Amino acid sequence: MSWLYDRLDIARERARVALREVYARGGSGSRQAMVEREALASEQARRLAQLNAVERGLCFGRLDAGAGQRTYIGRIGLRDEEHESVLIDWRAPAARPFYVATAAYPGGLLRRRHLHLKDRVVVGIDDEVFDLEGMSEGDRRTLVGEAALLAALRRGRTGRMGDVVATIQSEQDRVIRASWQGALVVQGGPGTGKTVAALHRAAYLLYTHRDTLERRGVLVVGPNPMFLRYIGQVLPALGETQVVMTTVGEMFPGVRARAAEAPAAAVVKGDVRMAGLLAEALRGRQRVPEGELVVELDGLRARVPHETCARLRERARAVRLPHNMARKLYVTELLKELARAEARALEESLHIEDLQVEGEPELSEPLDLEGDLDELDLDLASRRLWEEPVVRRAVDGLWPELTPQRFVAGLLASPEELEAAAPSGLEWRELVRSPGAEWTVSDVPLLDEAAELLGEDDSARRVAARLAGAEQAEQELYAAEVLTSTGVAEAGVFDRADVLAGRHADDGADLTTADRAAADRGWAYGHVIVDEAQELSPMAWRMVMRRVPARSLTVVGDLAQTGSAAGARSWGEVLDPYLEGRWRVERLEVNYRTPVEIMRVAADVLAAFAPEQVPPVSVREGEAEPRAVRLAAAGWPVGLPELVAAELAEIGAAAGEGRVGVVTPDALHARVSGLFPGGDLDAPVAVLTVGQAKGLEFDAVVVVDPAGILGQSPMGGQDLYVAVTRATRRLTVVYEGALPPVLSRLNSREPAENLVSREPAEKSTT
Ligand SMILES: Nc1ncnc2c1ncn2[C@@H]1O[C@H](COP(=O)(O)OP(=O)(O)OP(=O)(O)O)[C@@H](O)[C@H]1O
Repeated sequence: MSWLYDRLDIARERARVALREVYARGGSGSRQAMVEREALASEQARRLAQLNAVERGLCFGRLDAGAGQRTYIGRIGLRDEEHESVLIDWRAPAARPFYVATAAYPGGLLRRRHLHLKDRVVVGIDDEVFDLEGMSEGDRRTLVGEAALLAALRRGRTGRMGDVVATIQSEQDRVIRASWQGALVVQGGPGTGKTVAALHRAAYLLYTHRDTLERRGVLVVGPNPMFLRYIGQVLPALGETQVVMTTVGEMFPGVRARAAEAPAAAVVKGDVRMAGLLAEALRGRQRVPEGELVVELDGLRARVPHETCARLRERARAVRLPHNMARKLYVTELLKELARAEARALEESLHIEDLQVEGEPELSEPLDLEGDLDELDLDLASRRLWEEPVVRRAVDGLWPELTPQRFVAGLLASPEELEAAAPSGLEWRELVRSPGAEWTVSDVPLLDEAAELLGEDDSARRVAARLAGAEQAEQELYAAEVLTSTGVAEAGVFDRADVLAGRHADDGADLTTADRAAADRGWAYGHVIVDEAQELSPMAWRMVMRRVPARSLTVVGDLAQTGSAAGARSWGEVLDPYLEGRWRVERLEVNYRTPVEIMRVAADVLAAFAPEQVPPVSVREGEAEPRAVRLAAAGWPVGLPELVAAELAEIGAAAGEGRVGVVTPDALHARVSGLFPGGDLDAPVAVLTVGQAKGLEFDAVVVVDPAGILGQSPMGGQDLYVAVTRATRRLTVVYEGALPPVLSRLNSREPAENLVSREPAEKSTT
């Protein structure tokens, strides 16, 4: 393999030299030249980062066809001095046979070889022979075989997800290379490789549609920050660094929602009718005074009649602009009315006799100060009035300028406003919270919705700026293509290419697409991948869909693992409102993670709580029967550290391999974490709630207090299913009292001597 690494070193050196040359050109010149230089530099820097990221396992496959033809497959493509391809990028069409050839359909291949490298040296080889007859005598002698997939699955876990580029299975390959138009739903049970396939899909799409997706970016939405850390290394290892990863709780710039939400409140906040409630509540903030509007100005009482205020409000609403933008119109009109009212007040305060100057002809006309005001006067008077704090206060009382945070926090703290705005049947009482409460994940879609209603983002400004720019034509062309190719125009979601183009507008070349996109709430991504998508509420979907007007999505999830009471029950229910049938489902049915013995336990749980769902089929046998261990009740969970230490020894953690995951109900998490200080993903032992463990895996899993998990929410059954399917090798369930009947398959053992608390038995509270 050293010759391939030589090519890699040469490519790196070239990229380094090119980057140096770009910078050596200096920073002077026109704006155009600077923009070009930045673009070139960022392209070279990206290339260098990509070349650096593929060091480990650069090449992992070889395809042998007739007449000695050999093709090497690797993480990126490389060429020799003659520009001949020496390594094929795994995403290129020429690499596809590596993933799809089978004994029945070899597609002209004689052999598929998997190569295992360590420090640039081949340390293992697996061969799959498709045509022994076709192979030369010499080649036959070189055959080596152990199924590459099973070897990969047996490896100890590191606490981080790795890529599977060398062993992608053909049903996963279908997912990875599926068309990027419309939405692709990847439905599959635990461990079927949904996440890993989705990440490889991101890399594949960026490779195949680089031009478009580099400008628009790809967004990956995961269930929690822990999960993002877990998968964080996969894309760089595949040579892709230009992807934004986030969670629902972080999708509103400036807010990092972490606080937990009561299930009942999460259901209401996730209900799509919340969009109507917010809109109605905002209308409620556009007020008309009970009687006339009275503003005290230098001893004068300017009075605007109730009907005039009502008329102004209707006119401002009629323009159908977001609240803060319509406010500008409202303020302009109201200030003019106040100017007139001020003139009227002045008129009333003066008596014609007072204005009579001695010796001048007698004034007979009644005063008409208001009638005398022309547009210029009104303008000047408006400006003057706008500087008056009393006027500002009056305007704010009628049509306040609001931030999403202020509006939503105020609304959730006001039972009166909630009641007035809630549609009938919506349990608005669940929403009430104290004014200073922390933001929860379920609040974030509400903030995003509020931002749309308020118009706090700067999309209008960007559209206007772009209209003047030369780039507009190109943007519109792209937008028009998107509109026709996706059918979004017919659906009436975005029917104006210039609006869509405005959403796609670029703001400069000095930041990467990923940087700019991550900071911009109004950014429109080229493709969005949602993992653990079953957890998103309808309101969260509205927020996600705003980020992808072209409706190009990969939706990854398992309806059997829905843990959120506000989550999905069917994909049609989630996607039809946005895609009207332009989505399709691919199913992954083989479980690469959980051995057969553990999956039998999981299947019992699934049958009890979601009998309509079919568990996936495990690909391998395990090394140990899953077990249940009853720990003595007193001081619960005394004995756990010893049990976990024994598990660590079983999986060979002493040799630096393998991880134990301890999964607890929410209520026990703090207490159990205290028993294992410093435990996070990189430590040998991680203590997690079910929500945190979602999507993760460990060599050995210890599920603590299954009854607590079952009872902690209406989706407790699904939570227990998630908990027991995190193990790649060993599963232990520890409980106090009685084992829940749904786990009766597990051999309940009497407490082992070293695990029993010697304290008197009494039931503890968890
Ligand atoms: N083709 C493959 N080759 C090697 N390992 C694989 C392959 N497919 C999946 N795996 C491994 O199987 C495990 C489960 O994959 P992944 O986490 O993507 O599953 P999932 O369907 O997202 O599971 P869950 O629903 O539980 O989150 C991972 O360790 C992954 O690396």
